[in-house]
Amino acid sequence: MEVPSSELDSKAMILLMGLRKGGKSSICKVVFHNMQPLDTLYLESTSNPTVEHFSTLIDLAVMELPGQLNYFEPNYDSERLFKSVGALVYVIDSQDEYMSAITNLAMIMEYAYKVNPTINIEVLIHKVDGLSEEFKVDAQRDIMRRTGEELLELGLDGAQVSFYLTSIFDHSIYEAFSRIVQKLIPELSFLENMLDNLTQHSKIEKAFLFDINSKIYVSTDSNPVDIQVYEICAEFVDISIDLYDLYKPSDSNKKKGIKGPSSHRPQELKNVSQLENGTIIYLRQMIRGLALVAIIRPDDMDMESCLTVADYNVDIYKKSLEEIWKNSKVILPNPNIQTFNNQE
Ligand SMILES: Nc1nc2c(ncn2[C@@H]2O[C@H](COP(=O)(O)OP(=O)(O)OP(=O)(O)O)[C@@H](O)[C@H]2O)c(=O)[nH]1
Repeated sequence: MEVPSSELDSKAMILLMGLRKGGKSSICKVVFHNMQPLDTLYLESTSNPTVEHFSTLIDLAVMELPGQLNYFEPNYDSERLFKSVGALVYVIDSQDEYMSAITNLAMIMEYAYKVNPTINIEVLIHKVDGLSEEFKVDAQRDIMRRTGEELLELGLDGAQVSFYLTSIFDHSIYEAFSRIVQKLIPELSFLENMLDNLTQHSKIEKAFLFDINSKIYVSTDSNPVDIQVYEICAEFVDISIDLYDLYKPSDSNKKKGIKGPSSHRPQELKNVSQLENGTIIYLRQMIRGLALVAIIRPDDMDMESCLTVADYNVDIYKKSLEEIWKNSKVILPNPNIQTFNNQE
């Protein structure tokens, strides 16, 4: 089976692997195509490698390899494939017997490290929605221990592996993919510093740079991530887009030259709201299909002054992003994937 060479030349390739029915296609559909989790029940088994292009701060290609393929048969160009990969994401079904998956993972890792020692190995302990809190922790501990043992046997005990507990039924899959994608962005520490700078000068408690379409965050400030705050911010992205779409001037109005209130609306997506606890949630569209979402705590400052300061500092932040990325090209994604890039 041939993998097109144009796919392999991509700098940031994520390879999604795992045994059959582990949840690979579901993850792709939910994260990159906004499919409702319950609709994944009807997905058919994948029989050929599939690639999704995904343009955000960097250009990504996510390749799903079907569980039943033997990548090590002579006519499969595994060496070229693994050499071009930035992250290998291995999906383990936590609701199933997972020992064979761990053996398969160790075998793939042995090969992957040989041809590409810089590859990031990311393991999703998936479908944890079906496990109790206690069992989740036990399963994680057990999978980590058994993987360690397998790797030790293969002489790979120094290998770095990251584990994530995930499910498509909550935000854990987005949070895991956010961390995986961030490792592939060379400018990450620079981006984090910029957000730290912004938060320190704008009464911002937490800030995320979101990819609007997938709700993966490509950067955040150095304060720890609280998953609940992430969820609120991700939901605010959805609400803001729904509102934006609702008040978009219709094509027929545009043709007729009718000017409603919405025709004065600036192109840039912006939304501000106050939460029950008095904090402000603030969203502004940035470059390349990204949006900054921040939680602002006004303390003793009045809301209006707080927002004026935030607007001013976010303007500077946006200009800096534009400056850094002005020379990087956006590779046009798959036409089936809707992007927000053309709003700018
Ligand atoms: N409970 C639960 N079920 C899930 C989750 N993710 C996927 N599934 C279900 O797992 C089943 C298999 O998912 P697929 O995405 O087809 O698995 P796959 O790894 O792509 O399978 P192949 O294409 O055969 O390699 C589907 O019925 C999904 O609905 C999850 O997070 N939780």
